[in-house]
Formats: sequence, C-alpha cells, structure tokens
Amino acid sequence: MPVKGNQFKSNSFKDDDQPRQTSGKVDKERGIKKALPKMPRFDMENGRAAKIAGLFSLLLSVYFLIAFTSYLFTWQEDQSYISQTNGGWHNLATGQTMHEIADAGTPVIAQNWLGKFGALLSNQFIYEWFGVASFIFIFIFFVLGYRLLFKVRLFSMVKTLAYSIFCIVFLSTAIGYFHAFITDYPHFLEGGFGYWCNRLLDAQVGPAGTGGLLVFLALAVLVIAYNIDFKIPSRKEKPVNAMAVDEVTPEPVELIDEEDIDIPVEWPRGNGNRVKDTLAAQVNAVKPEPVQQQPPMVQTPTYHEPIVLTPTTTARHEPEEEDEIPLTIDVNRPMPELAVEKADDVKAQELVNKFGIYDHRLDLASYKFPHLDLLENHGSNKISVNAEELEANKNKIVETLNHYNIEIDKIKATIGPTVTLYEIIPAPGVRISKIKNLEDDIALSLAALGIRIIAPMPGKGTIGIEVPNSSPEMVSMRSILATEKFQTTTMDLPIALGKTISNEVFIADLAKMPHLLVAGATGQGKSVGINAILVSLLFKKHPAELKFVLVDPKKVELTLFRKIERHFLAKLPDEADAIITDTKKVVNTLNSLCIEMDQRYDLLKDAQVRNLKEYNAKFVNRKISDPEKHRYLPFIVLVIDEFADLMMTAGKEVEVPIARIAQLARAVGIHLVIATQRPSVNIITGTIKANFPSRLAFRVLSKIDSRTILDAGGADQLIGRGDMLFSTGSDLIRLQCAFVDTPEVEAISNFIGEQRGYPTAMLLPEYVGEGETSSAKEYDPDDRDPMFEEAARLIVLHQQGSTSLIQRKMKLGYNRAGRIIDQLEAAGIVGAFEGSKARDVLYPDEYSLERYLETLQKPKD
Ligand SMILES: Nc1ncnc2c1ncn2[C@@H]1O[C@H](COP(=O)(O)OP(=O)(O)OP(=O)(O)O)[C@@H](O)[C@H]1O
Repeated sequence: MPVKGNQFKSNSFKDDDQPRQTSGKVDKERGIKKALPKMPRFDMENGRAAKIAGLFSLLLSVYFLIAFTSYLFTWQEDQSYISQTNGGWHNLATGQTMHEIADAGTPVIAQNWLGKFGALLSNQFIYEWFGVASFIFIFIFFVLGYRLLFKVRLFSMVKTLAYSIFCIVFLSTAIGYFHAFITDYPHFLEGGFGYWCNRLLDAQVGPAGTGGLLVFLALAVLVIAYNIDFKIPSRKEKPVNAMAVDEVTPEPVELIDEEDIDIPVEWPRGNGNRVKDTLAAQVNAVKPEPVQQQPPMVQTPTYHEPIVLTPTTTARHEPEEEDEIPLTIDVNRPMPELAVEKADDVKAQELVNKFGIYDHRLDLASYKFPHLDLLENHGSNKISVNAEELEANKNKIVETLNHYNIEIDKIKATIGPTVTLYEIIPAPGVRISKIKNLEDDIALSLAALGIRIIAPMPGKGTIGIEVPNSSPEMVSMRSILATEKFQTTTMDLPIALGKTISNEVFIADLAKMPHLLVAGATGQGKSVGINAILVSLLFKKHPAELKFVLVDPKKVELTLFRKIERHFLAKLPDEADAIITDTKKVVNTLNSLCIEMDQRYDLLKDAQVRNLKEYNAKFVNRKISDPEKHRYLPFIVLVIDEFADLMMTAGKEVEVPIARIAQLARAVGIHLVIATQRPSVNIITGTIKANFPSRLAFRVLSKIDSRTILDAGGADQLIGRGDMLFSTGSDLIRLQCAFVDTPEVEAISNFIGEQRGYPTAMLLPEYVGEGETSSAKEYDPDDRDPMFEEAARLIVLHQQGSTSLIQRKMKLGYNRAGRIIDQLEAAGIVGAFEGSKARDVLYPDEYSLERYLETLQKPKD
C-alpha cells in the first residue's frame, strides 16, 4: 500500500526529551505519573471516585427498593421489633443477631428481607419520615448512580432533585391529609413528616385550607413543569362555539371527522354532531400521528380517526350563525406517485434482499487498479529555491518599483515548483494600473521570462508578481497520485492536474467542469497534460465505470492506449481500430455519441431521474421498474488531441455535434477534453467556447492566442514545460502540470491490457452518415446473418420488431442487430421502419414463421 501523505496527526511530541512512546497505555501511565505530585490517586479527574460513588448510589437504590418493598409487607413485625428494642439503632452496633434478641426474651424479631438494618432504615424513612413517598429516594439514587457510573444523563440532576423533593413533601402531606379523615394516628403511609405537617396545617388553616393549598401546589407545579392550559371549564359552558373556536389558546385547533375531509373542507359552522366528538377529538389532537396518517384517510372514507387542521391565522374566530363566511381549506392530497414510488421501493427492496445490489463491476470483478510503482519519480520533489535567489529577486522588484516612485509597504514570497509568487502591498495612494504597466520593466530588471503580474490578487488585497525559479522543479505524476488528497477523493472523475504556485496538489473534477478545452503551442506540454488526465482517471475508475473515446488525428499521441481497448475504450461498431484517426470516422463517432446521449436521456427520463449518478444509483439498487430496458451507464470521456486539424478538414460537420454534446451531455455523463495547438478564433469558435467554461492554457505564442483561450492575457507569459493556467470561468490558477512520461503510460496500459477485459470495446450506437444509407432491398438472401432465423423467432415470439430487442436478447452489437432487422424486413418478416415506433411483425405465430422459414431455406438446398 502506498503511504498516504503525512501519517502523524500532530508534532506536539517533537520537543519532548523522552523517547516517543507509541502505546496508548504507556501514555496514560505517563499522564498519571505527571499528575502524582499534585493529586492523590482517587481524584475526581481520573473518575475513580465518581465511579465508586455511582456504584454506591446504584447499590443504595437497589438496597432501598428491597428494604422498602419488604417493609410494606413486614412493617408490623419490624415496628414491634424496633419499639421493643427501644428504637433499634443501638442494637445495630452490638452485633447481636435477631435470633439472639429473640432468645433474650424479645418476643418479636425483625422480618425485613434485609434484616435488622433493612428494618431500621425502612422504619426510619417510611414510618418516621416521609411514608411511601420515601420510594422516591430510590429514584434519586438511581438517576445519580447511573449518571456517575455510566456517564449517561437520564434526567437533569437539578430538576430530578427539585421535583423529587417536592413530590416527597407533597405526597407525604397529601396522603397525611386524606388519611386524617380515616384515623387520627400516624401511619406508615404518610410517615411522621406527613402526619405532623398535616396536623400543623390543620391547626392553622383548617382541613379546607389545607386541601386548597395542596390543590394549588399541585397545579402550580404542573404549570411550572408543563405549562398546562386551563380551558376545559369554558368548553363545557359553551359546547357549540367552543368546538369551532378556542377561547383561550391563541392558535385554535379544529378537529373534523373523516366525512368532512372531502376536499376542499368547509370551516365548521358548529353543528351538533361534531360536539359529540369534541372530547374524543381533543384527546387525539395531542397526538400528531393521525395527521401523518392522512393518506389512508383520504383514500379510504371508512377511516374513523379525526383530522386536525390548523388555520394559519392566530386571530380569534367568533363564528356568527348568520353572516359567517365559509372558509375553504385546501388540504394537500398525497401525490399518487408517492404511493407508486413506495410500492416500487418495496419491490426494489425485495429484489435487493433476493439478489443483492447490482454489481456493475462483477464482469471484471478481479480487475486490479494500476499501482503507483508503475510510475516513476521525476525530480527530487523538493523546492530548490535558495534564500539568495529570493533575496535578489525581492531587491530587484523593490528597486524597479522605486525607480518609478512606487513605494512598497510589505513583500512576501510563496515558492512554487516552477515560479515564486511575490506578493506586495503598495503604500497607500499607489495606483494599481501603474504597477501593472511595469510588467515588462520588472521582467527586464529580473532578466527573466514568464513574469506575470496579477493586480490585484483576487480576494487578497495584494499585488502578485510571479517570477520563474532559476531551476524549476518537475512535478512527477507519482508524487501527486500518492497524496492522500487524490487517494481519498470522492470526485466522480478526478483529474490530478499538478501543483499550484503554493505547492499544493491540485485535483479537479471533470464531471463538474463539465468539459475541458486545452490549448498550447507545440512542445509546451499539452500531450503530457492529456496523458496526466487519462492516467489519473485510469487510477481511479473501474472499466465498468468509464469509457474513453479517443480521437488522435496526429496518429501517434494516443496510440499507447490501444492496449486498454477492451477495458476502457468505446468505438463505433465494426470499427477495427478503437483510436480514431480518420476525420470522416470522427464525424460518425461524434454523431454516434449524440445518439448515445439521446438514448441516455431517454433512459433517464424513463427512470425519472435527473442525472447519471442518480440513474446508476437507482439501477444498482434495483429501483428501476423495467430493468430489461436499462443498463448501468459508464461515464464517457471524449478526448480529441488535435482539434485544429479536425476543424480544418471537417469544419461544421464536427462543430455541430461537438457543440450539441457540450451543451447537453453533462447530465448523462459524457464529457469532452479537446486539445489544440492553434487556439485561433476559427478553431475555437464562439459556439465551442461558450460551452467550455473550463480551459487549460499551456504556453501560447501571442497575447491574442491567450485571449482566445482564456479571455485574458497571461498564457503568453508562461515558461513552458508544463507551466499552465487553469481557468474555470471566474478563477485563473497557475499550475505546474504533473509530468508523466511515455514509458510510464505504456506500463500502465500494459498493466491494464494484460488483465482480463470485456470481449470488445464498448460499442457506440451505429450512425449512418448521409450517402451511406442502407436499404433493406440491398440484402442478398444468400448473405443472411447466421443468426437470422433465431432473430426471426425471437421477434415473432415477442411480437416486437425492434433492433434493441435483438441486441439485448441475443447479445449482439447495435450494428449487427440493425443489419439483421434490415434482413428481416427484406424477407418480409417485419414491416418498414417507422421512426420511434417498433416495426410491425408480419407473422402472428411461430408456426406460420417456421413454415415460411422452410420455404426460405429451399432455394438454398
Ligand atoms: N509537466 C511537465 N513537466 C516537465 N516537463 C514537461 C512537462 N510537460 C512537458 N514537458 C516537457 O516538454 C516536452 C514537450 O511536451 P509535449 O510533448 O507534451 O508537448 P506538446 O505540447 O504536446 O507538443 P506537440 O503539440 O508538438 O505534441 C516534453 O518532452 C517534456 O520534456
């Protein structure tokens, strides 16, 4: 496995005198050792004390639970034991067992399940203090223990304590209050606290006052906790109106039976029938579920759940019987497609459960991606600009500017692989255009080619001067592809272009561009750039996911990729060579790509998706209803190495399909990379330019060429050898192209080519150009395809005269299937071509077909 960048997360251990220890355990121990002088071992930070406290608290809650529960059953014995031992607690320390106490003449022993201590504790809490409300202590200890031990916050600790204490006091007093009506003696139900508290209140405010106080306290706490509404009495007084409009709540909620859901719904006028349901409906109003269950309600009128409608207005509605204006509320009906989609989803899920998701890589499951060892390390990949060079350049820049009375506040250098960027902040009041005009003077004083002034630097508030390094560094493809950035990229079509001026790896997504125009004078690195693009895609994509259509009028540049024909190339059917060099064939290929594009759009439309990614995702998850008609769609990248040559020879014939593909093909995953030596306006026409927002300029010979390709100067000032400007429409970035040599490309092609591939290159739809139209009549009956009869049977069986049926079922190329259908037409088995409709099948059943086929065979015999 290649090393993916710097593996160290931080260098914070650098200054540590001690040798670096790798084990986490050792590190932890070190941390403890360091803490030793300051803290004892059981400090809260280490969490030990908290854990022990948590454990204890949980144990306590369990202990209390058992003891208290037991006390409910054994309180009489326990109390007798305690009273006979004079309070009981002092016995605990004596070590006397209960049996010893019994033997000593005590007639009753403690029966609590937790013995003496359980009896004493329960008696204390329940009888002496808070009665059955003491059970709440169990809850407190449990919440506390759980929090401390597992660090899980079940409830807020403050709230738990506050509400629990209130409940203990309130319950104990309330039980005492009610119990006082039955008996005047203290009882374990309310405990000593409840009993005495109640007696105290009784003496002060009387039983009625105590009752009122208790009710008030209960309601007050409910308001604090839940902000409850007090609206029930008013609804009872005016049942008819209360149903229609809420008196108290600012947002009235209206409830209607399912008969009223016959959309549009009328705002209720207060008929008596609904009043009956008001209370029941109100209960339902609290639950949001009935609203979400609207679809079945709307579809099935027998559904008996009420629907909740919330009017948008917050104003009070006081319906008046006479002049009430009916309000119509439009409830959104569920979209019928949703139901269909749901059904499809279920079906898809069943298919996925049965067959698993569709694996488009399965045909070449053993395919191995090229590895980094196929690439070489060019150069040292280190920046070799020395301090003297930087200082000298800085001085020259400052001097030159000073000559023209331009003061500088600050200057900063960023060293890149081929150029160094000097960013200057001019003194206030200096006009930027003045510096920009000095480009040639600065170049002269630095005695260097390729100086570019960027004034102002976008988004930086500085002026940039790019000065070529005296010894530029080569950026090897290997160093780029080995980076974590490339290895972990999630781009659809990542292309590693090289490094930026600040030495950062630059990777762009061709799928987003969506097409790339490459221009540059001869010998400036264009072919290397195209190889870099192809190689980066080959490193990232499986043959099932990507196909190239390679056009190489120069006949030599792309030949290296011939070996990957059966893996990565696409070609016209019956074409011998996958790499197209003939202009005529280029025209056919481009038109064929247009057909492929149209077919892909049809597939996307049929699958109801918007782009290739969604389509493939749907296909893979078996969510497409008619999988027979569909297929996994790989990206197609069309690369034209010398576009000028094509334009010279074919002109409009290539321009029109290219413009069409460029305009439309993005969504269906067809992307173009077009390179040219001569970026003149008659080659890169307005139509083409408009559809290629992403452009890559190597060094060109004139400013005009630079303007043609980039709509800006700068490409003429590059230094060549892979120095380039990348424009995405808004940004202009200077890059050093990654270098990949021919032997490396060859090694990669061999590596892929030697692996098992598909039987052929991907076949594009056949395009028959003007003057090449074939006619069914031309077919010689003796020259029928060997699969003619099989195809005839297939067509008659399916009663569908379509080329794609033959193609799919018999696994033939489009071209051959097309030929067979023409032969079937000539033989009178299918009717004539009718545009988008399938041809008529002229034989209704297989029997009549067989008889006809026999007659066809006779002359042969
Ligand atoms: N990224 C690069 N880093 C270093 N050197 C490069 C780089 N790209 C190209 N070169 C040098 O420039 C030479 C010419 O490059 P290349 O063949 O790509 O030019 P070209 O623009 O395709 O020329 P032509 O149009 O004539 O084919 C290469 O042989 C190589 O020495």
